Amino acid sequence: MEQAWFTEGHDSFGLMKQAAWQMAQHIEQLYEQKYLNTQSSMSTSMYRSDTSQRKASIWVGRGNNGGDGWLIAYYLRQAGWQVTVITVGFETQNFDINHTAEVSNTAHPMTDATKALQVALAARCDYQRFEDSNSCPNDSLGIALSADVYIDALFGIGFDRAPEGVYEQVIRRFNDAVQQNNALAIAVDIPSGLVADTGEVFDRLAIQADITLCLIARKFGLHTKDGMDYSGGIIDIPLIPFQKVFDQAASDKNDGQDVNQANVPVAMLLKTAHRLTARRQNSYKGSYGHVLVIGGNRVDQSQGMGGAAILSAASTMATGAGKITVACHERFHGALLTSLPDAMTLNLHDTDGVEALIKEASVIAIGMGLGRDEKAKALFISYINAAIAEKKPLVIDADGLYHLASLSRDNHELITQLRDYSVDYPVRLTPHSGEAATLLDKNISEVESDRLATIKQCAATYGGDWVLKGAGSLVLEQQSKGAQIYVCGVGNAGMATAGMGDVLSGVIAGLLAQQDLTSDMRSLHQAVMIHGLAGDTLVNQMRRADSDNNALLIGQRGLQAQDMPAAIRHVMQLGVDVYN
Ligand SMILES: NC(=O)C1=CN([C@@H]2O[C@H](COP(=O)(O)OP(=O)(O)OC[C@H]3O[C@@H](n4cnc5c(N)ncnc54)[C@H](O)[C@@H]3O)[C@@H](O)[C@H]2O)[C@@H](O)CC1
Ligand SMILES: Nc1ncnc2c1ncn2[C@@H]1O[C@H](COP(=O)(O)OP(=O)(O)O)[C@@H](O)[C@H]1O
Repeated sequence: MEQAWFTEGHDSFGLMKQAAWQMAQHIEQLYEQKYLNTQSSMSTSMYRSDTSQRKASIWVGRGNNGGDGWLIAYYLRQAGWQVTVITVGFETQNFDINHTAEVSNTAHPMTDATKALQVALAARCDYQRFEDSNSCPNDSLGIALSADVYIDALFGIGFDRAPEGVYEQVIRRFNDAVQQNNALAIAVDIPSGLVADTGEVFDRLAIQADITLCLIARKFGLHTKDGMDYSGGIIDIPLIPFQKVFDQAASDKNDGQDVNQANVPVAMLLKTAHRLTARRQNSYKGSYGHVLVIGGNRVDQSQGMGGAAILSAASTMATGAGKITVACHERFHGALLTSLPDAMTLNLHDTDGVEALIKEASVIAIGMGLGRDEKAKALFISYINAAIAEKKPLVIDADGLYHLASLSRDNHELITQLRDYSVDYPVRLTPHSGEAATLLDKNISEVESDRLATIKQCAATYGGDWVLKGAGSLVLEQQSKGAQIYVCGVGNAGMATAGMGDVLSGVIAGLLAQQDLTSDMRSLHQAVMIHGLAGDTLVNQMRRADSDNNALLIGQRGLQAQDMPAAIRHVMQLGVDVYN
C-alpha cells in the first residue's frame, strides 16, 4: 500500500513526517491521560506551557522505524519536551551532518531515516549511543534513561530475526527502564522484537508496550501468536486512504482480474459476530437440522473421553440446532443423558446404526474423544466414507485429525476423496498447532513460527475450510473467488483449558445445521467469533457473590468449557463486539 502510494507521486519522507507528527500528538495525549488524568483534545494540548517538565526517551534503530523515532523527537522537542534519543547501531560519524551530506550523492541518495536524523540533530535534540553505556562503568545512560515516556523506534516491520548482542541488550534495557520509572512504553508501528508477518517473538524477548501506534494498516503479527502479549492497546494511524485500495482490489477480484497481491490484505481482522435472526414462528425442530456428533470413546478399558462428545453436543444445542444424536461409547450414555437429556444416543461401535443415522443427519461432527487406536481409525474411515456417500457436511476435529494425518502418511485414497468432496460440500477442520503439525508432518515450532503459512498448507494438502486454533485463531474459507483468511480478534487465555476445542466444533456443527440462516451466519468465521466472544463474555462477567453483595469479576482463571453453552446463547442474541 505504501509503495502504491509512492507510485501515485506521494513523497516518502513527507509520509514519514506525517506519521511522526500524528504520533507525537498521540504521545502528548497519552501522557496527559496517564499523568494528568485529563482527556483534553490533542490539538489544544500540544503547546501547553508545562511541556518542559515532560521527558521522553526515544530509542531508535538504523531503519525507517528509527527514522520515525528521530522525527518524533523533533516534534516533541518543538512542543517543549525534554527529549533524549538513544541510538543503537550508529557510528559516531553518523551524527556528523556535514559528513553525511558529503557521502550522499545521486548514486547514493540520502535515506529517509538519515534525513530524519538530520532534522532532529539540526533542532538540537540530545542523543546518546547505547553502545557507549556498555563501555562506561558509571553507565552514562543512567540519567538519560529516566523519563515519563519511552518510545520504541528500534525496529518496525523490517525486524526478521532473533536479536543478538547489543540488540538483545537494548530490548532488555528498554523494558527495565520502563519498569523502574513506572513509565509509559509506546511502540512505533509494532513492538521491536515482534515479527510483523508471523507474530513470533524469539525467546520471549521483545519490547513490552503499553500502546502501539500502528501505521498505515494493522500488521498480521499484532493479532496472532505472541502479538497480543506485547503490543498493549493499539491505536491506528492510517495515513493512507486505504479504502480506495481495498475497493479496487475487491472489484478486480470480482471481475476475475489478476489482483495485485500487494493491495490485498493478507487477512481480515474480525471483532464482531452476526446476531442470529429470529426464527419463523411456523417452524418445528426439523426446520433447524439434526447434528450427529461422533466421538466420546473408551479406549483400552481405561481412558475415557466421553466429556469431549458431551461438551460438543451441549454447544451444538446452544446454537439452536433442532436435534442432536451423540454416537459415543455406551459407558457414557448415562452421563450424557444426565447433563443433556435433549440428546439421542447411539453406540459408537454399532457401525450399521451409526451409518443409518448418517443418512438421516444434516451435519456430522466427528473426532472429539474418538480415540487414536486402530479400532477408532477403522470407525473413522467408515463414517467419513458414509458421510461422503450421503453428501453430508462434515466437521472434523481432535482424534479425527489424528487419523487424517495417519491416512495421509499411508497415502490412503480417502485423503484424495475428501479433498475432491470438499470442493462441493462443506468440510471444516479445526486443528490446534499440535494437530496441524501432525497433519503436515512437521514439528510444532515450525508450525508456530508461521501460522499463516501453516493454515494455507493445510488447506492446500487436504482441501476444505480450516481453523488454526490458539491465541488469534486463524480461519481459512475457500470461497468462490479464492481463499479468504480471517484473524479472530477476540477470545482470551482463560479459554486455554481442556474441552474448549470440543465446544468450538459443536458451535460450527450447530450453525451449519440451521439451513434457515444465511451462509454468512453459518460460516466458519462466524462460529469462531461466537466461540471467542462467549469466552470473553464469561471472563468479563460480574457475579454478585460476596457477603456484602458486591459484584465480583469472574476473570480468566478457572474458566471451564462447560460454562460456555450459556454464554454462546447470550452472544448469539447480541451478536456484537461487546468487550473489545
Ligand atoms: N517513508 C517510509 O518509508 C515510511 C516508513 N515507516 C516506518 O518504517 C518502518 C519499516 O522500516 P524498515 O523497512 O527500514 O525496517 P526497520 O526500521 O524495522 O529496520 C530494519 C533493519 O533492521 C535490520 N534488522 C532486522 N532484524 C534485526 C535483528 N534482529 N537484529 C539486528 N538488525 C535487524 C534489518 O536488516 C534492516 O536493516 C515501519 O515499521 C514504519 O515504522 C513509516 O514511517 C511510514 C512511512
Ligand atoms: N490464549 C487464547 N486466546 C484465545 N483463544 C484461545 C486461547 N487458548 C485457547 N483458545 C481457544 O480455545 C480453544 C481450545 O481448543 P483445543 O486446544 O482444541 O482444546 P481441546 O482439545 O481441549 O478441546 C480453541 O478454539 C482456541 O482458539
